Amino acid sequence: MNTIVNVDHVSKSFGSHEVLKDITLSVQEGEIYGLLGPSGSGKTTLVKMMMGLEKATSGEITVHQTTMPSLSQLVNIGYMAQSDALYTDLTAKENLEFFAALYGLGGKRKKERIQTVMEIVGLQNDLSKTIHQYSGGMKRRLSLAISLLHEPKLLILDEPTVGIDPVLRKSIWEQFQALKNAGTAIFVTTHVMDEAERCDKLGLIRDGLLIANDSPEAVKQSNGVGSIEEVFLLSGGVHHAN
Ligand SMILES: Nc1ncnc2c1ncn2[C@@H]1O[C@H](COP(=O)(O)OP(=O)(O)OP(=O)(O)O)[C@@H](O)[C@H]1O
Repeated sequence: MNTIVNVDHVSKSFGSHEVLKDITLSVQEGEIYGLLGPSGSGKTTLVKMMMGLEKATSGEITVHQTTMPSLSQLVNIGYMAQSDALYTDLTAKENLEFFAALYGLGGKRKKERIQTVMEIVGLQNDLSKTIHQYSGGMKRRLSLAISLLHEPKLLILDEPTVGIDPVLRKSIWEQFQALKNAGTAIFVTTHVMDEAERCDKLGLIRDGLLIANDSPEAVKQSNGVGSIEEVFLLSGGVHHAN
């Protein structure tokens, strides 16, 4: 299998605060990798380093065998940040057209891609609304649509389904499965346990260390518990009474 992202012994400090310690993981073509960890454990920091928006203090991150940060790799990545980067005075269509232009999409293909990605997130009837008229969940969905526009080989999604209702969440995860089956590598941070169960591989961060890096089944087995929720509670320092 093709390695799309390789994180090799990466540490990151902000001043004297070491947020991530010696993290090593990889994401393969056609794989969904889920990153779990308590709030403030460094998930977004790792995502930003993968995108080249933060620099590792030590270690190396490569995307398609290219050391990050690398401008040339950005066209191969679909990125959805935790806060929506949308132009609020513009309509959804204008936002999509702006990002399509950045990715070099034009003409018929641009039109088709805008239609397709808006159908994926269930916003096909809201193209002409300005972002001011969008709810928080609609903004998340539009951000996801934008990250999918250029059919990237790698999707990096920082809590993509926050504020999205369970029905739409299910259909969005079905799309992730379809993208994965088409060979897309997906790296996703989440707090949602049933999403974690759907990943091929799970990473669990605690106190800056990657304490698990395996399939959901193997992570549950090695912790002797029946659900990822229990693994998560254990990783957060919550212990069972027995
Ligand atoms: N630019 C920065 N300067 C200083 N400290 C930072 C900076 N960015 C993040 N941190 C610190 O790094 C730690 C990890 O933050 P990060 O946002 O990566 O956590 P997270 O796991 O994504 O949290 P959440 O689940 O709440 O989004 C926190 O203690 C945060 O305060």
